[in-house]
Amino acid sequence: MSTGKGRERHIPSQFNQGERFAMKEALKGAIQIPTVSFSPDDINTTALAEFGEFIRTVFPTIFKTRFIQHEVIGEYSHLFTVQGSDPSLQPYMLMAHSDVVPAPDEGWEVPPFSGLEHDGFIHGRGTLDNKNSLMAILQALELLLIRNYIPRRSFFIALGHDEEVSGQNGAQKISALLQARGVKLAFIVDEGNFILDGFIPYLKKPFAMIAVSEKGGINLRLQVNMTPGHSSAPPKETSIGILAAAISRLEQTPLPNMFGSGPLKTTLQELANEFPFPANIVLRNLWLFGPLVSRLMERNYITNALVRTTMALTMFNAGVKMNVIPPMAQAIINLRIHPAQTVQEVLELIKNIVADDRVQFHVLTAFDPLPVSPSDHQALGYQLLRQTIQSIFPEVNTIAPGICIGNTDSRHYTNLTTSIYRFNPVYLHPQDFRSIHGINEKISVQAYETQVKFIFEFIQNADTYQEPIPHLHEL
Ligand SMILES: CCCCCCCC/C=C\CCCCCCCC(=O)N[C@@H](Cc1ccccc1)C(=O)O
Ligand SMILES: [Zn+2]
Ligand SMILES: [Zn+2]
Repeated sequence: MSTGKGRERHIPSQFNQGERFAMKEALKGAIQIPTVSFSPDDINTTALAEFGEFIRTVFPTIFKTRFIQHEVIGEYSHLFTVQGSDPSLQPYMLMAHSDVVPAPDEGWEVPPFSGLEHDGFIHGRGTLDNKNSLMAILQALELLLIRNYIPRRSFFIALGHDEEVSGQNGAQKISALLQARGVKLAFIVDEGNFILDGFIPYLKKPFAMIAVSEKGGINLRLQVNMTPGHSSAPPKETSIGILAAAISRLEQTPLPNMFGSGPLKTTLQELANEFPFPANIVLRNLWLFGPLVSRLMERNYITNALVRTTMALTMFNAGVKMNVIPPMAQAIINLRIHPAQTVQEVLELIKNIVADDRVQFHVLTAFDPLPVSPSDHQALGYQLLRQTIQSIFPEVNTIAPGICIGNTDSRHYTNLTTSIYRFNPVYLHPQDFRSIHGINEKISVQAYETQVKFIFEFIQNADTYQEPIPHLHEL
């Protein structure tokens, strides 16, 4: 509660049995609503509308608090404006999204929209990406309000409904609305990186990676048109063969390793002390061992994604009948652009590798990598995340800036702030990483409670944070 003198009563992040039961039941309820996005034109509007009703029921205090304004944007996204008691403090924004990628039943241990609790885990699509964050943000705020907490610093909660298919009707519209209102944000916290455990050989301890940038992206259609004909007298080359050869050349020719440019070097330097000898010496001396480390990173498909622009062939279509030479073959390639490259540079590289004029290129969507957000001592959002990680996860020794290899709705908000941080306060192991957009996505009840605690503390820390006093030579 605000005392009006700039000093706040700190409310401990302790929840009683009833609250703990209610918070896990609320997450289960959220998972059971199949808010699936298939494409920008094919989203489950019935489920999204139901989800809007659901959050009203589960978090009644938020919706009746006089200093909180709730707006529905783009029909299914939600924007909450929490008016703080001190207008001199610049507001910030917490983000999450309510839509999920499709999850056919095959391969799942329990049905993906059951929200079943089993062995201490809540199972289902969205438990890590990203209903956990959405529910934890609202849950933490609800619990603070129940304890009569009045925030000092204003903040927004932006909950997109189409993140998995571009964010054009959710995040983009919220961003435009806030811009029209003249809002400037101190920082944003969105989904993205995690507390990573077991991703790097020889690194036995978990570390928190706060993404200060995210990769760019291109969806590229490759197309070959040839004259159709009778399959009994085939030409030497067909559209399918030409396209397949082009794709194969691309798969065999990885784009350049960009190790050394971008935030990754800082990530590794900050991690150096966590490694045993001699890896610690290697990482402390990247000026010498950079080439070795860069080659080691290429060997694993996740760390490889940190050092270069990746290409994934995601769709391939050709042929109309079994005995007809196909007139056309098409493929879609999904590229994720390293922060040190641009869309134009990557397109040039791709065209040079394909080196066949019969292959046409159509850029379907493209955006450059996101700017790098500050992570220095003056960077409020970064330092607040650091402070809260240290208090909620005291066992985590290293907190390092990094990049997010996936894309998030936060990329639509660069007009409002230069400080965007992508971080989920949740442990992630390699098998959990595979479950995101894969099968058997789940979160432990304890991890979810900790996520609520984290946000509960974070909101309070944002109200009491004291900026470090600059050193004399900085004045
Ligand atoms: C030395 C350090 C090793 C680090 C290992 C890195 C481990 C990576 C850990 C977590 C990454 C998870 C990425 C989660 C991103 C989730 C966002 C998402 O799913 N986005 C989609 C949707 C989308 C959005 C905007 C445009 C296109 C697609 C996506 O990226 O496909
Ligand atoms: Zn997501
Ligand atoms: Zn996702």
